[in-house]
Amino acid sequence: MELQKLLEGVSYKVLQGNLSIEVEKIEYDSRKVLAGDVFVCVTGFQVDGHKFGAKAVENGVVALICEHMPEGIDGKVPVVQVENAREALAFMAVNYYNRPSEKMHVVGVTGTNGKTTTTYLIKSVLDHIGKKVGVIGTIENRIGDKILHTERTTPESKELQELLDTMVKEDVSHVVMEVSSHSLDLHRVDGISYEIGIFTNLTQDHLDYHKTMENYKEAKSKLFQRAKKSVINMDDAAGSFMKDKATGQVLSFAVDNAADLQAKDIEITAEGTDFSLFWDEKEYHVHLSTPGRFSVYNALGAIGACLLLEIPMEDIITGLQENHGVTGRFQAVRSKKGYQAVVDYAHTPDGLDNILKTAREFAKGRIITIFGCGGDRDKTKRPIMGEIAGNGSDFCIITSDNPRTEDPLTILNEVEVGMKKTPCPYEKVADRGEAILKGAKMAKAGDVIIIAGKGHETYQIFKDCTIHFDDMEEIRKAFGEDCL
Ligand SMILES: CC(=O)N[C@H]1[C@@H](OP(=O)(O)OP(=O)(O)OC[C@H]2O[C@@H](n3ccc(=O)[nH]c3=O)[C@H](O)[C@@H]2O)O[C@H](CO)[C@@H](O)[C@@H]1O[C@H](C)C(=O)N[C@@H](C)C(=O)N[C@H](CCC(=O)O)C(=O)O
Ligand SMILES: Nc1ncnc2c1ncn2[C@@H]1O[C@H](COP(=O)(O)OP(=O)(O)OP(=O)(O)O)[C@@H](O)[C@H]1O
Ligand SMILES: N[C@H](CCC[C@H](N)C(=O)O)C(=O)O
Ligand SMILES: [Mg+2]
Repeated sequence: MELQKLLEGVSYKVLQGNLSIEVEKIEYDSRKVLAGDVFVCVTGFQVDGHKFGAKAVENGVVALICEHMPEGIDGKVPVVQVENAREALAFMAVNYYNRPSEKMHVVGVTGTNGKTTTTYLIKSVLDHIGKKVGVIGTIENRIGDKILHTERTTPESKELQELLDTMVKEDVSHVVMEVSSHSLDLHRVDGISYEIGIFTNLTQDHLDYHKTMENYKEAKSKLFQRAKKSVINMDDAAGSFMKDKATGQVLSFAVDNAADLQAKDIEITAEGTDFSLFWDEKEYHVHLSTPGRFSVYNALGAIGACLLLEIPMEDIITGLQENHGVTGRFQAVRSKKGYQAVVDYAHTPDGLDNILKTAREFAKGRIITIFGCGGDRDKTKRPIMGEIAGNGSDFCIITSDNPRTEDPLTILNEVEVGMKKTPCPYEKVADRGEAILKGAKMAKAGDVIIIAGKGHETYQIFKDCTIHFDDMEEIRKAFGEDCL
């Protein structure tokens, strides 16, 4: 594509050279450049991509996009200056792939918790009415039945546009994607045409990145400034803020407050949730296979989006019932001895609180909670989660999540600070496998063992290595022959 065409819609200044040249493709990592590419120099948190400009030119790139002139490039290739390289990268990728999001119905879901779950609920409804669906999110990316591995909840703009383009080529009609706050702040989703944006909730997480809840809230709100239509949770404290930011039509949902879409008479069992749904002066009955009040909120967001996609309510309700849960979200494992474990991805204070309250609604015996907190992530949530776990459980085992570059024991001790404020008895067992075995050994009939934080993850990340680790495998192993 011609460089000038690639830059359509981007504000820029030419520092040197002529833009009437052909470029093969866009690259923002100097380690991956090939001859003929245009290299975008991104100012990173770890390193400054401008440092690699000269190396990229040596390796054959034909032009550079930068925020300031990199060293050693004088007179060599055309250099274009932009204010924000990540933003330019996104719009260049949109141009390169010929605006794929405009060729499909794209639904974006943002919020601290419930994004993955909501996307899969919508997928179930779309599957039910026979649509070919694309999914982009934490667990995996999907093109119809094809599963693609992913490392990030919301990919970098270039990979994202490439994926959307593949979806167009493979006849996907609807895309449901998680839109993380990082992606909104770092321009990964710039230029995507969202038909619908959904707001699930806003509670503490990612303060390592956003620093304040105010910044975190602002980042999330960008989705509603762009989406043509928005579906907003009015029971959340930030709901009105998101509604005010929304520039298009808003469909609101709630349980406690007045809203367009309302749930009442919620009944929770170990097997699922039932509720009455009120919409357009009519009442419907909805059954979900996941227990918990929070599941009702995820369903309401999904129902709202499906209504805006003009899917009849009867199909929506049947489609939701066809969803039998999401990997690593409230996944139950039962023992013949009358106790059960629940593997869940709760990794935020609010997520953990919800899951423990849900378990309390149906547990006949004790709640034994096994959990930890990830390294290199928001440290301030550690004692808060310790306190929540202590208050919601009868016994806790504090263990490792993904320690990443941190010392596992230091993380355990930081969680313990909150746990100590509660009367809950607990132990610290750094090895997650041992912790799960210990929890299983102490369970008696009626008890519920909550294994929180890693859900679908099949790995554990340490300073020097990443190992295979799967909570579901571990608990099945721990239950042994008694596992149902
Ligand atoms: C905080 C954050 O999001 N960081 C992202 C950011 O990294 P960075 O700024 O530190 O990158 P850097 O290493 O300094 O490099 C700067 C630039 O130099 C380039 N480079 C670097 C080295 C080199 O030799 N040559 C070279 O060209 C890099 O390709 C990059 O373009 O830009 C990188 C390139 O796009 C991302 O990979 C990286 O995601 C990191 C790995 C990450 O872990 N992100 C997490 C926190 C994240 O995004 N999480 C959310 C989940 C939220 C949720 O689910 O709740 C997500 O959407 O996944
Ligand atoms: N609506 C909700 N409100 C509060 N907690 C929820 C809600 N939905 C799910 N949870 C809890 O949060 C966990 C993660 O859910 P889910 O994966 O759907 O969220 P997510 O927003 O995609 O998370 P991530 O930011 O890691 O991608 C669940 O396992 C559950 O414990
Ligand atoms: N998307 C979240 C997931 C956290 C999951 C938890 N297992 C951890 O590793 O901290 C994050 O990257 O902060
Ligand atoms: Mg997710």
